[in-house]
Amino acid sequence: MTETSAGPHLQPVPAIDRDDDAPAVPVPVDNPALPDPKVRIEKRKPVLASWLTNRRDFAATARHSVANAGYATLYHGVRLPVYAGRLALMSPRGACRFVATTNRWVWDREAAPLRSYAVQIEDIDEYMRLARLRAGRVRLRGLVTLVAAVFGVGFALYLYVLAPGFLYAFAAGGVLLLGLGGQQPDAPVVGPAVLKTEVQKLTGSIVLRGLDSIGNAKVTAAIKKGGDMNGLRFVSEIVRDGPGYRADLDLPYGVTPEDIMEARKPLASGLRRKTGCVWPSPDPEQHEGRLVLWVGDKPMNETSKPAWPLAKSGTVDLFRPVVFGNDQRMRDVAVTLMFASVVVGSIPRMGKTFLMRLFLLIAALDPRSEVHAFDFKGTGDFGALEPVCHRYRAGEEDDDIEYVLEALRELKEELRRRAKVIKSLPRSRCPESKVTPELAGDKGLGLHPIVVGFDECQVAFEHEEHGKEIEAICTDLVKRGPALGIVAMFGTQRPDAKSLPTGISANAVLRFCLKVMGQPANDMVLGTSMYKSGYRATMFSRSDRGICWMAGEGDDPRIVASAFVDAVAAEHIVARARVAREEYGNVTGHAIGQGPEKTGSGSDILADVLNVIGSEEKAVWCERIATRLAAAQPDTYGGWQGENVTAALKPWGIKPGQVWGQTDEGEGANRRGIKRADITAAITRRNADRAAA
Ligand SMILES: Nc1ncnc2c1ncn2[C@@H]1O[C@H](COP(=O)(O)OP(=O)(O)OP(=O)(O)O)[C@@H](O)[C@H]1O
Repeated sequence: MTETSAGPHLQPVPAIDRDDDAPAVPVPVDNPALPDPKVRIEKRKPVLASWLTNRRDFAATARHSVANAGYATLYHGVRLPVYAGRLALMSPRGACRFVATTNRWVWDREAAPLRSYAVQIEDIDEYMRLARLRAGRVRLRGLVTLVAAVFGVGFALYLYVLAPGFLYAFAAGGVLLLGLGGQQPDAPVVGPAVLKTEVQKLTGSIVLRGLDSIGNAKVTAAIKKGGDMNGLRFVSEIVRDGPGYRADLDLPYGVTPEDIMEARKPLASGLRRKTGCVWPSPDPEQHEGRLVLWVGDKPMNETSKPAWPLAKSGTVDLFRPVVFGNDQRMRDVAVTLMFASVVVGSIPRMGKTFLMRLFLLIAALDPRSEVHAFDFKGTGDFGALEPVCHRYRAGEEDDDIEYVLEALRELKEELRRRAKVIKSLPRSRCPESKVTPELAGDKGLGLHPIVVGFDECQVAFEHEEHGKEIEAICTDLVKRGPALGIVAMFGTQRPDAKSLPTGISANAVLRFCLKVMGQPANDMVLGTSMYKSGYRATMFSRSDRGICWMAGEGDDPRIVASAFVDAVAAEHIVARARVAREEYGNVTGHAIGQGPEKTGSGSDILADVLNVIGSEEKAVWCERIATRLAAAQPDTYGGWQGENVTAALKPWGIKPGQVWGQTDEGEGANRRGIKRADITAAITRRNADRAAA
């Protein structure tokens, strides 16, 4: 760089713009006449401390103080007899100290060193002055002591004669006071009920120390440089923000908040805090180099969460954001379930099922919605939701999977119906070709929200017979469902490609990742490259239950501690939801004892297939059977492909084989097909079994 002493900075023309042989001609870079952007950002400091203006913070502070006071009263209350005994034991020492102190005071012993000093330096005048002073003091103090003793004894005699009870009370008080005076300074009788460990205040130098310790060369160089620090600077003073401190700073040029987020542990070590207290994040309203460092007083999992706002009252509009948890600063975090598909992943026992159940409870609190809850773990975690579920199943046996399959076939049909309804609506009613709150509220259209939750979804996807069909329908739900008012949610404790098929993991909108063990699981749930960008659910500890990274709501992923709602609380919420649904007229399906209707794979599939295979045909391609079935019974088999036929016949032991036939164009071809004889044999077997039963 070439620089003139007085003028603007001059830089050589970049090589790309000039002839390589020509000498570098400096051109001015900084134009003194370049106008200022005239944008000044002002930030007013709050008039009152935030805990005084925020009702929740005020209540929390008041609750904390009252709770501490109550605890101290109880703690000392039960110890009063012990205190009294120990003070009584110490009272002789207290009495000796009292006599010794009074004696020193009466004889003005505290001025003795001054008098000795005057003698040492042979200052006669000073000594005489001090001696006179002492004589006056001794007279006065002796008199006070004598009067106090006489009055004290007289008062004691008076009480002894007239009210001996009071005398004993005064005597006891006196003994306790003497006991207090007789305590050893390092072993007081009455200790504190609440031990307070001071959390260090966050200061600029501590923040710089923390940043220096993360091992980022640019940050370290900037801090070493001091002064301008290559752009590293605090942009406002460190303030209290909720239960912690907030520091806003610009990082050195080229360093991003993600670089700091990646190094939370060393940063926490440098700040001398637990990792759960340290939360660096970008500021979405500022440039890419702005870091907001929030340092909590306590780790997130030790901070008590506010109660879920919907736990006691309220209903939900699924089209609007609904609070489901809190961030590190215990501010509410909301989620909008409508128009989304949801994936929840974690290792076992981290709170995945609780989170899924929370979302289903949110859905249940919207009286218009239809709730489907499928729990393949089979422990009945969604059992509390039964009174509001349109479809519900817990278990992983074949009949459970078949129930879910039937329910999914219904949903597939529902998707098709909804698409047709939306297509038929005028643009003025349906401008974006998707369900709107107004359309969802129109009972005649049947476009109400449908929320379907699958816990441990890998069980269904891996089912030998029906896995493929379930996966195909679920993928369709994830892709087309959101626009048509259907929200599908998948929870798994094994987030890999088998448990979460790509069609689902790639198309999910909302992603919640509780603790996972490695990068693949992290990125499978949160999305590609999230781990590299610093959004790592591996950093959660085993005690961070219910805490997750949430991606898909807002620009950047954020950390949320989901509200804790156990099974008992869930039952109360469901009872409320049921009442709201009864009023709205939306208690259907499982809630009134009805299950899904049997479709293709039920008892008629064999007869239906036989009906579409002519008696002269030995075998027919699967795709042809599907087309004929769809034409004969569009309501039941509409949209079927060859593989649906294969899957539906598999439970009857019928496998497709290679069948020679002619295409519609008259060309010969070898394709997968079903033999007519296999169908008739299966029907015979079935009828025999039924007769035997
Ligand atoms: N939001 C929460 N806050 C605090 N603790 C929670 C929260 N959610 C769940 N927990 C605790 O975590 C435990 C495990 O929760 P949950 O059963 O949902 O885990 P999971 O991940 O579904 O486990 P698994 O994979 O074994 O089914 C619960 O017993 C509960 O005590």
